[in-house]
Amino acid sequence: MTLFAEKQRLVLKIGSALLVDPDTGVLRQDWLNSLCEDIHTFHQHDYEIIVVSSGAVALARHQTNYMHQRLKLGEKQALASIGQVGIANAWQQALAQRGLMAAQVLLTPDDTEDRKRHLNARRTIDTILSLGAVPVINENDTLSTEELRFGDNDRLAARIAQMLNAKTLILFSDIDGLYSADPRTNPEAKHISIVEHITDDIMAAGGDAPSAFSSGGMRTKLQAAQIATRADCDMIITKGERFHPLSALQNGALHTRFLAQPDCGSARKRWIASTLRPEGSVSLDKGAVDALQHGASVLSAGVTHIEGHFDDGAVVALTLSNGETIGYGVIDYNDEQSRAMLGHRSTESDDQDTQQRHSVMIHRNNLALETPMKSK
Ligand SMILES: Nc1ncnc2c1ncn2[C@@H]1O[C@H](COP(=O)(O)OP(=O)(O)O)[C@@H](O)[C@H]1O
Ligand SMILES: N[C@@H](CCC(=O)OP(=O)(O)O)C(=O)O
Repeated sequence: MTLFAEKQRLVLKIGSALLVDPDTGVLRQDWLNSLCEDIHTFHQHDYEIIVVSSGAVALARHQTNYMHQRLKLGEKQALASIGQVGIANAWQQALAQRGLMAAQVLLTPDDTEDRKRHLNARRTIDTILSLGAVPVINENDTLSTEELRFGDNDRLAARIAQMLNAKTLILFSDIDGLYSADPRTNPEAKHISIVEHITDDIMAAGGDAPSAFSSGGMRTKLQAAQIATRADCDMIITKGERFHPLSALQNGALHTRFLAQPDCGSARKRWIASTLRPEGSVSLDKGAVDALQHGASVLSAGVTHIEGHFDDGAVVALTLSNGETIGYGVIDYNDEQSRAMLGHRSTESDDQDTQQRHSVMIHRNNLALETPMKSK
């Protein structure tokens, strides 16, 4: 066990094209059995394994004769509900052959993006792990609408890795890592084995999902890498097609490793920083941006505009006048109260303490700024 430090929490994300043969639409049960043998071996070495498995829609395409059509939302939801039964069944059988229990968990973005629900999901999955079972997680696609869905399991897996303080997230994909460009369209593309920092150039290498069988593509994998590495979790992309893909990786199979960034603040701040769905936005003036760089809170006096409808406690984006996002924060007021506060300064009140409290819209403990924040 050399590639991963011993006894760690690993999140494995399995793409649709691995679990379901893209040509025939049939589930690759033998391959899954081989992966579950690997999972069993790792279990015996005290690793905790969490699986994020795609494949519900891909599997149901074959069952319902929708092999290559573009799906409408309602069809996607219905196919997900049909396919998910087969996916769960396949995992349950393959794990049971090795004496392991499968525990199905279906999540919507609310379960990771709302702090209370996030903590609730964490407790449940922690308990599943403590019972020795393997959580098999997917998006609850049947109940997710276009606006309220992850749409890809790459970012879902990264949010899970962050939620559970995993040390490594492995994306088993149809490609052996990140290249300088999409190798399917650019023969000159070069493999990148280690990414120390996710720069703009690295982000630019991502493209769209290549087939009807996949929904992520490289772009969502890079977004996942941002979330995971900020949560002090390494992320690896490797090809999963071969049998025993986890042992193959352990034995040196080609991959890209994105290195964990250990200094990104508390778990709460990292959760805020990686929000996938801010409920509104707060535009700041230059004075406020300067103050934030020196560790201040967001005061109503420095806010020029509020967008969106949200409750107090929502995560909102912090933006410049040109709309550029410079971070996120948990706001203390709902959108109506926030709008009413714009331009109010603490010195307008006799009771400075009360007014000061009222004028703090987002406390510095609830702020996560881009690191390093570009100087504006
Ligand atoms: N820079 C890149 N490096 C590697 N693959 C890329 C890149 N840009 C786009 N891709 C495409 O992303 C695909 C992987 O995404 P996807 O098929 O959605 O995987 P999965 O089903 O595992 O989620 C690759 O097959 C490749 O065609
Ligand atoms: N949740 C969807 C899969 C979404 C997804 O990310 O697919 P993929 O890009 O193949 O990993 C399903 O189970 O069909």
